[in-house]
Formats: sequence, structure tokens, C-alpha cells
Amino acid sequence: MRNRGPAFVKGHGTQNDFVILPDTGGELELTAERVRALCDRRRGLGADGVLRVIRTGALPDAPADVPADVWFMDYRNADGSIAEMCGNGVRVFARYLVESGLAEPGELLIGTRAGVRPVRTRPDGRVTVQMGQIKFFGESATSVSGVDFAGVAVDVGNPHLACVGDVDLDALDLTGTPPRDTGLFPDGVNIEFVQPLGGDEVRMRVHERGVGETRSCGTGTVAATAAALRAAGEDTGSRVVHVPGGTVEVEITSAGSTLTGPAVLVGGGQLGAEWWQNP
Ligand SMILES: N[C@@H](CCC[C@H](N)C(=O)O)C(=O)O
Repeated sequence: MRNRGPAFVKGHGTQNDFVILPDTGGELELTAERVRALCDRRRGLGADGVLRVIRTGALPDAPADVPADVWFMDYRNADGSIAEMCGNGVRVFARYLVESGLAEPGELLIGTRAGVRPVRTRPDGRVTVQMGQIKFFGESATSVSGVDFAGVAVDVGNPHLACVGDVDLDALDLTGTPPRDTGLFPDGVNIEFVQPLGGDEVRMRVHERGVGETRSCGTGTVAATAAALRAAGEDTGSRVVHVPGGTVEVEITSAGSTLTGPAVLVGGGQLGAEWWQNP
């Protein structure tokens, strides 16, 4: 390819997949249309979302409480919308920072629209993220194929409705967007269906705001764990969460929550300059 556009790296966390766009100079014009084209699995690279790598100080709408020199995960959903936080994305973002030499392995801080997230990269390839305090903010319901599901509203930096019950997850048709209470979730919601398996294990499927069904959602696994603990009459504890794309571990204590799981970099390349101009 003679005319080269921006560089990219493709990665995933439990098969929640992302196009990483390094923008260390803060120069890329990342429009919603470019995000949609990048994430399109036929006309683009294909992904659930885009992670732009930029210094917080270079992003005009960055939250004031994130220090300017911290690397910021500018997250976009596949439909081009902006979301506050992405738990699988943060792990993949951390792996990218370390592999590309932008950060040392071990402890690092990542800026997000939900605030700073302390992260620890591990030698085995897994990454642990401190996901902060979860907050319950109501009860609500949704339905799939005419079947009603009750759930709890959970704020993990972004909004979730976590529905825990003895549900036949394999039978759920999540090709459409399940209805939501627009009063409780005015900006949309990520919806988790959670089946306790006994002991500290649960299974989960998720319909993500701005994407559709994905094979995993990190913030969703934290919401699912909080809801599963609450259903068991507990405030704190841990769950091993099995999603279609793999397994993660979540712990909730009185001090906050952590998410541990894999982060994989698949490969990278260069976008075509013409494609980037007119995707
Ligand atoms: N897949 C993510 C969540 C991404 C954002 C979400 N779709 C939203 O709009 O809030 C995760 O791993 O947490």
C-alpha cells in the first residue's frame, strides 16, 4: 500500500474485540462514521468497539479529574457512540501500552470517562483492573421473545440492567434490542442475563448498548457479580463469570471491585489513506 493512513492494532478480551488506534500526538479525527466503518465486519476491520490511545491532556472533553499526562482510553461503541467505560477494553488497552513500550509492565493508571482506573498487568497475560465502587440505582425489567426478566440497575461507570435467575441462556434470542425503562436508563443500557451455577460460578450473556450481543462485557461481569451476590443476600464476595468468549474473575469488597481476565493482541497494520479519508 503506497499511501498509508493511521496505524492500528486488533485485540480482544474474552472475545470482546477492539480496534486500537494509537494517537499519541492527538491528531486523529475520529468521527462516528470512521468508528462505524472500522467496526463493520465486512467493509472494515470488524470489532465491537474502538480504543483510541491518547494523552488525557490532548482530549478536549476529558474529565477534569483525570491527570493530563495519563494515557486515556477514548472508547467508542461499534455504532459510533461514546461510552464512559469498558472493562475488557481497559485490559486490552493496558496490554497494548506495555507491548508498545508506552508503559512499564506492572502497575499503571488508565484514564477513562468514568475516571482513573488502576491496572496491574501480570506475566501470564492476564490483567487486573480496579473497577471502582459499583452503585445500585433501582430495579427494572426487560423482556426477550415475550419472556419478562426482572433485574437491578447497576452503575459500573456505565449503566447496566443485570437480570439474575434460573434462565435458559442458550435459548435467548438477543439479535434484537431488549426494551428498557427510558426513565431509569435515559441514555441506553447494557443488559446482562445471569444464571447462577452454584458455588461462586455464574454464566452470563449480554446485550451491549451501542453494539448488540457481544461475547463478553467486562463492566457487565462486574454488574452481574454484584447482582448475583445481592440475589444471594450478600454485599461482598467474588464470582467466576463464564461468558461465551471465555472466563473472568470479579471480586467485590467494601473498598471497591476488581476484574481479572485475559487481554490478547492479535496483530496490527496500517489503514489505507484513501479508506481513512472516505471509509
Ligand atoms: N464491552 C465493554 C463495555 C462497552 C461500553 C458499553 N457498550 C456501553 O455503551 O456502556 C466492557 O467490557 O465493559
